Amino acid sequence: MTAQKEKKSLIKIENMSLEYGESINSTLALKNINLEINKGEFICVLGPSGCGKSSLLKCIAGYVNPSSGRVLMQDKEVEGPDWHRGVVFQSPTLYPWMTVNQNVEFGPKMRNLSKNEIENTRKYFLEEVDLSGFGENYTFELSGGMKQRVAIARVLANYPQVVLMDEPFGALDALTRENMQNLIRNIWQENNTTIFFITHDVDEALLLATRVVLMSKQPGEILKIFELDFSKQILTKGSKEVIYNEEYFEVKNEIMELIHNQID
Ligand SMILES: Nc1ncnc2c1ncn2[C@@H]1O[C@H](COP(=O)(O)OP(=O)(O)OP(=O)(O)O)[C@@H](O)[C@H]1O
Repeated sequence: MTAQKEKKSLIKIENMSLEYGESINSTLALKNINLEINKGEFICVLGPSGCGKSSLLKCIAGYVNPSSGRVLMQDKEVEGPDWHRGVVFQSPTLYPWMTVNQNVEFGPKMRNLSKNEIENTRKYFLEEVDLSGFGENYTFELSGGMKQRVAIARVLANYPQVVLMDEPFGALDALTRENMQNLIRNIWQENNTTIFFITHDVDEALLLATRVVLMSKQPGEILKIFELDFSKQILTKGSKEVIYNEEYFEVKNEIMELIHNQID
């Protein structure tokens, strides 16, 4: 029998629904969502536009309260945002009046870490995102991909329990996007991070996720969950061998068909 790595539950979403607005003007965005996020997982969420992916992320982050059901983090109900759940958006949210170093140090400083800890954390994560030489630059001096790397380093510098990413590479060109995918996969692997990642791109989901959560059209429900290991295979074999493979095509086609059925 193969030894199974014990799953440690980090976040539990129980019977959660979300309705925006009231009475005739209301929109039911999410319906009866049940999902568990385990430590060390890389979850990617796919689904047609408007199905509630961002709403789901906002509920987990604590930006929005569910209308019914609840989100628990380590058995404690999520009642608002906090740094245990770091969020990376499509447009990097950085302080333009601060240098790269200052942006990454901001969280650790707010948490009153020692000068040494702040410096070590900043150095480590800037190295992780390949920006060690850019610490003294202001963020407006950086390209879109570099800004997003600073945003990732800034979130990671808080050592959040989970990183919530809402289409973080959606605005980047294809090559930068591929580099960023490799970067986030390596960071996930090296730091045993837990990642919840929203994307429109089926390949991106397949190349990163340990589980893909596929959502239905609005009101968003979970249609199907796929357990995958392409991401881990890439770490040993490289992406070409994984992508040009029958198993990969089969899963991709199944997901594409399910999404198209939702749109038709
Ligand atoms: N603040 C809000 N107030 C009212 N309705 C909202 C609000 N935010 C989202 N919605 C609605 O909730 C539904 C789900 O939106 P959401 O942005 O979560 O979907 P999504 O799957 O992330 O969309 P996309 O893939 O296009 O980014 C949509 O019908 C949207 O119009």
